[in-house]
Amino acid sequence: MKLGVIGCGKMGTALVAGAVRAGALGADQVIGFDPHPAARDAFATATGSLAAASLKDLAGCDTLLLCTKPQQAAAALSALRESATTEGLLISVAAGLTLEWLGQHAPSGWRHIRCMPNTPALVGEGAAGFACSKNATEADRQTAHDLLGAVGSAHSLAEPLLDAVTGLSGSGPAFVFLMIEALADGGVRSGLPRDIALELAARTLRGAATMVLETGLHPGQLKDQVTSPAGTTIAGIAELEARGLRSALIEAVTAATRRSQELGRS
Ligand SMILES: NC(=O)C1=CN([C@@H]2O[C@H](COP(=O)(O)OP(=O)(O)OC[C@H]3O[C@@H](n4cnc5c(N)ncnc54)[C@H](O)[C@@H]3O)[C@@H](O)[C@H]2O)C=CC1
Ligand SMILES: O=C(O)[C@@H]1CCC=N1
Repeated sequence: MKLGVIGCGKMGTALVAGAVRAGALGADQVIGFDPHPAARDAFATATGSLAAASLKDLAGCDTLLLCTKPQQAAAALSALRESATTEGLLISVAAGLTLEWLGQHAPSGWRHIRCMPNTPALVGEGAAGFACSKNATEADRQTAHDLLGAVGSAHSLAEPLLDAVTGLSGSGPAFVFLMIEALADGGVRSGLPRDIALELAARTLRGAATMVLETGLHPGQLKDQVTSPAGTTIAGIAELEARGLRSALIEAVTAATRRSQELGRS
């Protein structure tokens, strides 16, 4: 495979750097294109791959990864229509943009995959979903599965579910970063030095998440194991319930899902 990356920003860089680090892609199999020199330099440094100043330099690629913002994708694909001669596979990470939209804007004859990765792909802890166009082949589906699976988990899904993946695991790292920051603030308020509070908060999130994934126990059971009668944990949980933490998280994922649906219509 020769992979061309259109848009060398945060997500394109995280995905390629993670896949190169995992050994799923050779750095020499990838070439990025971005109009901004700073983005090209950061991509080249993080991935070890070439980053070009012209879309024409991606002409030899059989697979393209569209990593612009959704609002920038129409212009990027219009330029691709003018420069692409051969047919290939276009994998888009753009939130909301549907397979139908990709079919209308990409060069004709191309196969499409809509996917939703997340930035933890950079450290091999990604979580992603993807859906394939009708003309995509089994080999295309495998390509997406291998690329995304090299940097975390990858689920082949019915396309309408990708908006929910966007709301949960696509946007979710930001929700969790907010929680880590707030937990650390709580620790600082209770007297801990900032650096120690931040490390304790991040490790607590990671440790709890690993227990859910590795024990197979329901999160409620794991919560009960921490919660002593008349102890400290139940005092904290009562505050979280009173302040609506569960409801806030449910509404956050629902709002992000709705926004992904809106981006697909605009
Ligand atoms: N940041 C995240 O956590 C996630 C982002 N995504 C999706 O990834 C896509 C990119 O998001 P980010 O990386 O956060 O944005 P970003 O702004 O960091 O990267 C976008 C890059 O595209 C470049 N660009 C703009 N127009 C272009 C064109 N015509 N041709 C080539 N490059 C062009 C920009 O210069 C920029 O470097 C979005 O569609 C977003 O929905 C998906 C999952 C997670
Ligand atoms: O905020 C956004 O629109 C992108 C998509 C998922 C994560 N970041």
